[in-house]
Amino acid sequence: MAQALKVENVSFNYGEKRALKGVNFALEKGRFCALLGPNGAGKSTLFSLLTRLFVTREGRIEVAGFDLAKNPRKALSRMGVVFQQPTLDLDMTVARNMSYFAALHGLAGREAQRRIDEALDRLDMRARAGEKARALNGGHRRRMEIARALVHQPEVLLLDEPTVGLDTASRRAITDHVHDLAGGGLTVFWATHLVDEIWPQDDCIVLHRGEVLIHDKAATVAGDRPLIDAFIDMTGSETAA
Ligand SMILES: Nc1ncnc2c1ncn2[C@@H]1O[C@H](COP(=O)(O)OP(=O)(O)OP(=O)(O)O)[C@@H](O)[C@H]1O
Repeated sequence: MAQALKVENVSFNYGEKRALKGVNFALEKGRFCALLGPNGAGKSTLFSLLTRLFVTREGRIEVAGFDLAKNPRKALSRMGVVFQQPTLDLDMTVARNMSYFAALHGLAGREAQRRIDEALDRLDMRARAGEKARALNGGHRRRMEIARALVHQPEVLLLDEPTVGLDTASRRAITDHVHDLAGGGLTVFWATHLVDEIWPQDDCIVLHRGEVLIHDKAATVAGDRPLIDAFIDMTGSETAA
């Protein structure tokens, strides 16, 4: 089975603090994989390494077959990223935010427009193209950011707790939309501490104190009980609801 993302023996320290300890996993192409961990598990640190905000000499990361350290441009061009903190320009329209981002990827003219329309359609956001980002509610802003992360047609979409701060209905809509995106050429890697964002057929990696505890189908991780019970048993977390 082709692998979209490979993380081999990756460790990372903040000074004395060991935030990731020999993390190993590989994501199958076209799957939705949740990275589930309580606060402080190391999810954001791992995302910072995957997106090259941080670098480590301990371990190796491969994106769509490209070594991130040796071939960062190619590896990063195969990746779409939605960070925990919003990164859109509130004074620009949705369309302008999208085309600005497309230009950063060397896309312009009709081809850029075609891809922008297609990405907005995938998130049900085309009707909002002319609105200023500031006029959108939190859920629609997030959907726009997800659409924007798809414009350059990445093979891996990373989302770091993308529903933080959203109300229940928006959270649900985004979770559903992003599950629909996985498949074909797109692998989704979704960091969360909320088990209700994970579906039984998803792949699931449980990260705790910088270590991978288990990587399997969510239904298998859960076993014969709700996933939240399995998660709390594994991590002792009381903040997973
Ligand atoms: N800049 C930093 N300096 C020192 N320690 C840090 C720093 N950033 C994170 N840490 C520590 O590294 C560990 C992993 O943090 P990280 O933010 O990656 O976890 P997380 O799973 O993303 O948590 P959250 O769900 O709260 O975002 C935690 O113990 C955290 O306190």
